[in-house]
Amino acid sequence: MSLLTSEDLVAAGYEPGLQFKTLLAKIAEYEERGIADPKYALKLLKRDVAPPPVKHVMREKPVALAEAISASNKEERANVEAVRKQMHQLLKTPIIARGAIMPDACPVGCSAQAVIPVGGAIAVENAIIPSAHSSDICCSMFATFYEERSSLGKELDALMSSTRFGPEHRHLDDLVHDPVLDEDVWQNRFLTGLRDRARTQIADQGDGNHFAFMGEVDVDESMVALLRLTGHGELAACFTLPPEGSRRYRVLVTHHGSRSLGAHVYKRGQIAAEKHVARVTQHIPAAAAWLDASSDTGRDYWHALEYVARWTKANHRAIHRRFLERIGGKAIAEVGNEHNFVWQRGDTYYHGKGATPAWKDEAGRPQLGLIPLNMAEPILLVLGGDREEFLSFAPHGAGRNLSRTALRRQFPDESSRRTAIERGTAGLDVRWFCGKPDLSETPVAYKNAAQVREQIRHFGLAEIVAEIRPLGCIMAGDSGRSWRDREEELTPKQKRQIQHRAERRRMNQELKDDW
Ligand SMILES: Nc1nc2c(ncn2[C@@H]2O[C@H](COP(=O)(O)O)[C@@H](O)[C@H]2O)c(=O)[nH]1
Ligand SMILES: [Mn+2]
Repeated sequence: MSLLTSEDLVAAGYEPGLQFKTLLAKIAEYEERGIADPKYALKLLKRDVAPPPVKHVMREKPVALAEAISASNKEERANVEAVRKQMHQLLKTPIIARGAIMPDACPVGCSAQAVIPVGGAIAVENAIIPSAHSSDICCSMFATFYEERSSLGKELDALMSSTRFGPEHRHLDDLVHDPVLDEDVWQNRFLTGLRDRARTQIADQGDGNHFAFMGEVDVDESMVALLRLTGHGELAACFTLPPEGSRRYRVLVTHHGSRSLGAHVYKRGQIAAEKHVARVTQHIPAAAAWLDASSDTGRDYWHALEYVARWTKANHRAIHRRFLERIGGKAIAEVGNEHNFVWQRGDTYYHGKGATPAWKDEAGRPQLGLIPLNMAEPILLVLGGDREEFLSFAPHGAGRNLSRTALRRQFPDESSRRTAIERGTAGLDVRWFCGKPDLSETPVAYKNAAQVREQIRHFGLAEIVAEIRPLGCIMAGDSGRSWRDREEELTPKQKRQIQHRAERRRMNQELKDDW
């Protein structure tokens, strides 16, 4: 019998494979030297041939989760319980330091392990988890304050022609150029080949709950004073008020992400992350796969993310610029923030999937953010509360308590749906770009706005500076059936078949990619 068996070697951390040949030669050498004690032989072996580094595995227990959310009925309790369960799975990932959930948290509707829920945030040490910023990288808010130029109806007409909603991209005869497309970034492995996608989707907003909201705000001396007091003197100076009075401004607020540019960057990032964890870990769920931020691949991914952020902001600005040109208006002030993203602070990468950054910026100022609630509620302009225990995030909206399918079940027939839509949009000029209204994007689909606001106050997540009251908005609406709806309507067998095909495509893609 051999001094050490292959089972002993595996138990000692050596991996079966080519290295075993070297190990067996060493063991034979020890035997020739008369060594008969297996323990001693193993000690010598570890000295002579170092075993590969220990592979990371998921932790037994999750790290701390801070919950800035409360539930007041059965539905909400079930919602929080599902969110908590998803976060606990994710928080077992070895590189995650802490997690938090916001008042708008809602579970994601898929059964995969360790998927971050909407309204979830995590602090990650020196690594980026693509899945934790989601495929809609840089989904963000952007507001322009301007002086009213025309009736609401006419301004909304102008807005309709300044942007576009729906799947795909702008018509190729009607593209909008922006200098962000001319940046020298297209050699980055995560961006290469994507310029055409970026080019055809400038001034384009996509579908789902992306929107162009038109509202109004009364800016008064106390708001201006608060902005000055918190270091936002530059923004305060944009507003000129009559003596001891307030001035009303119109505000255009857009909400969208990085369209197919971001979706492709995410897909590539996810493949690279899964490859990385396959090398250095065991049994890490795909949704928790990460890139080492200090590796070449990690740095390239980070640079790609930063570009996607610039592209998305340019996209918002292009829509606002085109709108102001059409109405002959001028931007008085601008504010914006991402809510699906990764932010670096020191060596820690803060990931938010539906979370508004609410920490102090480099100048020590609480950051400004925009929190929408639903199309009939004001959009909140807030100053970050910098609550460290909640990773210094605030919510990014009201969030859903019910999935789209569950909502449809509550309004099963055409007439109850129509009534709910009419009630939810009464007094507002709401335009559905693709033609048909979409119940799942009206106020009834979202959590109670007053309760979300109360939780923002209760947990000290942000301070409200101003409320941008709703006048009207444009959304994609129902363009037939979206991929999300289709997915929800599939049978388990169809879902398995699709998953299987996707997996095969992913494997083929992986074989082609040479990261
Ligand atoms: N002001 C409006 N707010 C809306 C509308 N539709 C949705 N929402 C809110 O936005 C957030 C953002 O959701 P996200 O996860 O897609 O980023 C959502 O939670 C709602 O509270 C609208 O038409 N107008
Ligand atoms: Mn969003």
